[in-house]
Amino acid sequence: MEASEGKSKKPGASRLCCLCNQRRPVLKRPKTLQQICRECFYEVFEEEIHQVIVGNRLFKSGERVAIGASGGKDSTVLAYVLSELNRRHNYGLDLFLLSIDEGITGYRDDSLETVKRNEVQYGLPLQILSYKDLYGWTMDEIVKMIGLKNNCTFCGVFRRQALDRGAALLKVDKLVTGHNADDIAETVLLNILRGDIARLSRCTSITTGEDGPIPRCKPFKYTYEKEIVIYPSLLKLNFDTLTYDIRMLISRSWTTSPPNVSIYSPNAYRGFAREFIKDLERLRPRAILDIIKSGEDFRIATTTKMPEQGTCERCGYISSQKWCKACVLLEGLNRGLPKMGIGRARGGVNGDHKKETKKPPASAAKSLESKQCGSLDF
Ligand SMILES: Nc1ncnc2c1ncn2[C@@H]1O[C@H](COP(=O)(O)OP(=O)(O)OP(=O)(O)O)[C@@H](O)[C@H]1O
Repeated sequence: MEASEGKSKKPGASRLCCLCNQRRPVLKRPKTLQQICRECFYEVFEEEIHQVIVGNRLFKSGERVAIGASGGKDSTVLAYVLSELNRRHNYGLDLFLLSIDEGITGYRDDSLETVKRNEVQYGLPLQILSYKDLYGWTMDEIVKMIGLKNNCTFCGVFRRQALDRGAALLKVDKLVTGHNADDIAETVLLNILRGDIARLSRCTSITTGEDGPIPRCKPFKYTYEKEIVIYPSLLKLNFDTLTYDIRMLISRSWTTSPPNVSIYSPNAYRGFAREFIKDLERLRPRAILDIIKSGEDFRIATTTKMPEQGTCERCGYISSQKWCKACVLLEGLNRGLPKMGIGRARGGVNGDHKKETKKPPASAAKSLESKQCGSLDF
């Protein structure tokens, strides 16, 4: 992933960019701490993503690819970079923007305005699907019923399925998301802290869900969040064409948590992991890549039982239980028993059918129950 390292002429401080040795450096690259110029930053940033795409054979020519577009910095930069690389390297992809409107007033409605501008700026067709249309509930309404505790479980489970449904509607072959290296390192750490081996084993995969309805890819798997924030700021893009949201991000210190965090997410546990990784990164930038590598190199013991994938009897979505998690949560909401799908599901829908269903392995039950705030799965 260190495409730039080989090109380095003079490591350490220099008056000239340590990659081209011609121009004045304008930044210390967060990933390598090299002093480099704007042009070299763009080159290495884009080239590394291109190498990740090519090296992992993420796409085939002619494929239809949906970009999960939340309107935040990661997916906004992903939409731009992917459409640039698609043009430049002739990937032959048909790209689409796919946005899920969770129905969070003052949060998603604002960021969807960014996506609508991207639709015009990048010339990519946009599909928006809302929780209200898909499930009959907005997140505002869900939070009114269940309160702040556990609402991330509803949001994460519904979003995951909504993205799959949107991808099916667009008839795409793949879905890409803007999960970056920091997100992945954080998830590795959280899965270790929670002893969630099933998720640990797949959270570092660059492509997941190949056995499900739509494979998902993460082209930013090795891209640092700080660099995603810097990228649009260095004037290769005309600053006026940048979205307001990215300009706001650039003007903030990137050492603080990113501002695009749901207003309903206290995210305490994930927040600690995030801060811990940021501290490690300050001491040693490679720490992020090393955590990802550790996650990749974990071998799952053959005695660890993995959840068996089947399909939900109610909606047909993939599930390791009789009903998928989204259907269980929805049933709870509609019956006025919102806690039904949270925590241990005794007496819940899958619990009600205990006799008819095969008892899931302990690890499967655990992996369904362990999501508090923020998805530990991609
Ligand atoms: N509402 C949504 N609609 C479409 N895609 C989404 C949505 N929420 C998240 N995603 C996808 O999942 C990725 C990771 O989402 P997460 O909620 O962790 O946000 P993030 O790390 O702040 O990313 P971003 O800056 O793109 O919002 C996003 O980059 C995007 O590709």
